[in-house]
Amino acid sequence: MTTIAYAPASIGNISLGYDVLGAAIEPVDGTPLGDVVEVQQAEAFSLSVDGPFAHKLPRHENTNIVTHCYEHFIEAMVKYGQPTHPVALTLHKNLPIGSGLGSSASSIVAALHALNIHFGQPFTKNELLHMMGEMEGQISGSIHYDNVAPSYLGGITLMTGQQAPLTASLPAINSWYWVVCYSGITVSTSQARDILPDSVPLATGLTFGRQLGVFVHALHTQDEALAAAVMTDVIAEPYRKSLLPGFDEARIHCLRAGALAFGISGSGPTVFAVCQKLEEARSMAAWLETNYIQNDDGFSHVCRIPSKGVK
Ligand SMILES: Nc1ncnc2c1ncn2[C@@H]1O[C@H](COP(=O)(O)OP(=O)(O)OP(=O)(O)O)[C@@H](O)[C@H]1O
Ligand SMILES: N[C@@H](CCO)C(=O)O
Repeated sequence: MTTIAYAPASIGNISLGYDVLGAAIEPVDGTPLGDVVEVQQAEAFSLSVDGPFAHKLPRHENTNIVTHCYEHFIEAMVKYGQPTHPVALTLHKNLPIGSGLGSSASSIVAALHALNIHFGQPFTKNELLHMMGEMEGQISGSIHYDNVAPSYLGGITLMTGQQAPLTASLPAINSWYWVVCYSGITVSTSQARDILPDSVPLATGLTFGRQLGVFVHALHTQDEALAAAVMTDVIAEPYRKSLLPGFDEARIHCLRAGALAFGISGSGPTVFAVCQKLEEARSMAAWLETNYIQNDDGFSHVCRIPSKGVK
């Protein structure tokens, strides 16, 4: 029997919640925007990789995070005295690497979820999320859950900083459209983290805390204007936008064209714009496709936030 898992792309940070806030995304036209992992019982472990971005991954299976997920999962099974067997894994790599769409997170979530189902669900959601965070930390240099959590659980997730529950789900504003545009260049998450300062001025910390608190309140009261008003990035964007050709022009255009908010998705280069109307979102996606994309790998999509994550 084959177990197949699809894990959606995600927007880390959502501008105002560096490392603590993330949202799953799903194109409105039904295009799959997420990685898929298949698991089958086998005589020996193997990993095969295909899909539009497979060629961008290191060749050897030992360097793929999906292999590390398998090793980590089996170690945990052995630790808890659970029976194991080798598996054949297939990764369909649909998300570009270093895109800001939570590409490694999507592979990690699809792999660990599929393995958990295949082995009869030995781990709880919270236990699996811990594993997902550790795997993400191996790649980006420090543990952050703002891509793995929404990709796994769906919706908008806030990291609690507690062991359990690791995350809290926030109500989304369901009428919003989220335009995402990947420019086609690669930005390494660990490098985009390294360029940030070790500390921020007190005033910046106060703005960060106020915005995050107000945003959570606005989502709970469904106050769209208030939620959008605090979606600005005082932590990462001032440093990271220099890595993103055309970022300022794209922001100016989208805000003039009616976007409620505009920012960097995760560590970039993908940008996102929040719109109230589908037609507005479609024309913004078309403008970004013409003006923000740098090469043939780029794309844009009009998305919603799905209430469910991995499936
Ligand atoms: N299955 C995988 N998916 C994505 N990256 C992988 C995978 N396996 C190994 N890697 C490696 O992990 C690194 C991922 O880099 P990085 O964290 O910058 O990208 P990302 O996870 O795609 O970022 P983002 O969250 O911005 O989409 C690359 O060096 C890539 O080769
Ligand atoms: N919170 C992470 C997301 C990476 O996609 C960062 O901004 O580095």
